[in-house]
Amino acid sequence: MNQYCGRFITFEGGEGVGKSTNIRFVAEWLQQQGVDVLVTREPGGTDIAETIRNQLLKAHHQETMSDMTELLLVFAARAQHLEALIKPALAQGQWVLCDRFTDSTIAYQGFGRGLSLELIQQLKTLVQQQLEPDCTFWLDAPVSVGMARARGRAATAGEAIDRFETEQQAFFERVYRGFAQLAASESRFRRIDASVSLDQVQSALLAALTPLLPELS
Ligand SMILES: Nc1ncnc2c1ncn2[C@@H]1O[C@H](COP(=O)(O)OP(=O)(O)OP(=O)(O)O)[C@@H](O)[C@H]1O
Ligand SMILES: Cc1cn([C@H]2C[C@H](O)[C@@H](COP(=O)(O)O)O2)c(=O)[nH]c1=O
Repeated sequence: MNQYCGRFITFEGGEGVGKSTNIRFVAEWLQQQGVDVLVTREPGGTDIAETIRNQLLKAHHQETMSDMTELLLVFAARAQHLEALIKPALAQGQWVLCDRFTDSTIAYQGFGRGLSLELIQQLKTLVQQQLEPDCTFWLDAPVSVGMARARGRAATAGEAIDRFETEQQAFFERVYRGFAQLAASESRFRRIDASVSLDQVQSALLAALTPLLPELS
């Protein structure tokens, strides 16, 4: 458990697997159990971190964003998010539900871009110190399923595709392997099959969360 009164739960996975949809569902369910919940996301979550997010996701810049710039921007946004929002909320006893966190950096910048996992670990220690999520739900669906859902959502909402979504399938397959490796090595990970219907995913989430409640409380 972390050193604060609140609990820190993260939702991870590839593009379009259902993180935002299910984080809202879990937040509502926890609120019904009387838990004070804060929902946030990475990169982003605060004014400064959202400004960095806009630069990271913007599809067209005048120059190419280097992989190292991308990595450092992700951690700059995280440093601000932790200090300005996450730690104060945990200290007040809120449960923080975060859509992506450092596991996404390991998967995208480490496995996807091929940046040093050792360097990512050093930056993680610098920015997070001892703070780790208490529990991480990995929404696991094949890359093709997530991409089809993301495209469907974008078409319905009239959203433009972002800089990451312009990557090739091979990039997202490497990202997938990153999450799979993390799930195999980190005991805080709970794998949820996200390829099935939304009702089935949400039943699986509650089944995984309910036994954790006394442990997390
Ligand atoms: N289990 C499911 N079955 C079918 N459709 C789903 C399922 N889960 C989510 N969706 C739909 O897929 C789309 C993507 O879901 P959502 O935006 O929650 O994914 P996300 O992981 O947050 O995406 P991104 O990584 O792009 O932010 C939405 O239109 C959502 O309604
Ligand atoms: C935290 C984090 C995120 N990313 C990437 C992953 C996604 O493509 C975007 C965020 O948008 P989404 O709406 O959550 O899909 O950012 C990353 O590359 N590294 C990170 O650490």
